[in-house]
Amino acid sequence: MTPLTATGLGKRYRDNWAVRDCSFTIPEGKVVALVGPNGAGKSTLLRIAAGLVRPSTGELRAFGTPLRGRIHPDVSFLAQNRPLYRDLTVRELIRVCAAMNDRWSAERVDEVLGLLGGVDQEAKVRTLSAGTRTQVAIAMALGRLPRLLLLDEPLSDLDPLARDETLRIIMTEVAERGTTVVMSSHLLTDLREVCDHLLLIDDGRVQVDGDIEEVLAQHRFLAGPAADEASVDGTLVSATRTQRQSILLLRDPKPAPEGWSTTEPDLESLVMGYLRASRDRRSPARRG
Ligand SMILES: Nc1ncnc2c1ncn2[C@@H]1O[C@H](COP(=O)(O)OP(=O)(O)OP(=O)(O)O)[C@@H](O)[C@H]1O
Repeated sequence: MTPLTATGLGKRYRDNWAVRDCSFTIPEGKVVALVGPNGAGKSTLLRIAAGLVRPSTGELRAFGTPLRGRIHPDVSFLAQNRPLYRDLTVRELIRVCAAMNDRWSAERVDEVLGLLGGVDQEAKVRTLSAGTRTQVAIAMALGRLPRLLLLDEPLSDLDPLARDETLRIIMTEVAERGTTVVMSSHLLTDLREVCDHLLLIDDGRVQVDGDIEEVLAQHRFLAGPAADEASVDGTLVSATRTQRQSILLLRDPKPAPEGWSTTEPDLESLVMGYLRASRDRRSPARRG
């Protein structure tokens, strides 16, 4: 069954729409990169999916059930601020989480903590490094045996080794249990390693939604003479220009005209192209 389906989804805070008119489907067993500029609405979307925020319009369904501000038993959420009980030891934290959840696997938690090379379970949560705290939080999220795991910026504040270990935990979960993962992050290189689906939002709206390979195949960079831009055919996403040369990111381009070269984007350059377009829309003076 489809882990997440949004139809006309919107969330308004007073007169500001954090998420607006979003429709998308997250396929089962995929690792989804949720990207977009600061304030795009990523956290709001994840919080609606986690059942912590009620939508203002439209609907978001998890495994067929509409989420209306209630936590779905098959969904686990790791919030950006990692709200762990800081004065508990890791062992006490595990006990509290076990008591709070109807479905709980102590074995799964042990397995994940074991992958981390032995977290000291007698240590107070507040004494753990940011990386270990994130990893313990992921272990707690996986203890609920979710079918959908929502991670809000799980890699921020982590050093490269902790990032690598965290990504390995996520990949193992996906490979062994087929869990669907939606992960927001600004770290595009890391996302490329693990994600196979892209959901790019800007200003609360979905800009790109699809299998990463298919999305990349739909786009091309075309580089050529600035004076000859009119001869290029396709949907323009964004452009960087010098006096003589233009580099255009196009969706569904026709074959390049003479004098233009074509390259396929990678995930990083594609997302950068969309982020540039977003910045240009907000401050047109910086365009080009
Ligand atoms: N509880 C709230 N009350 C009022 N406005 C909010 C609230 N939560 C989010 N917003 C606003 O909604 C918009 C989207 O915020 P959100 O945190 O979802 O974006 P984001 O893409 O996660 O950003 P970032 O990458 O900076 O974490 C922003 O304009 C933000 O100020």
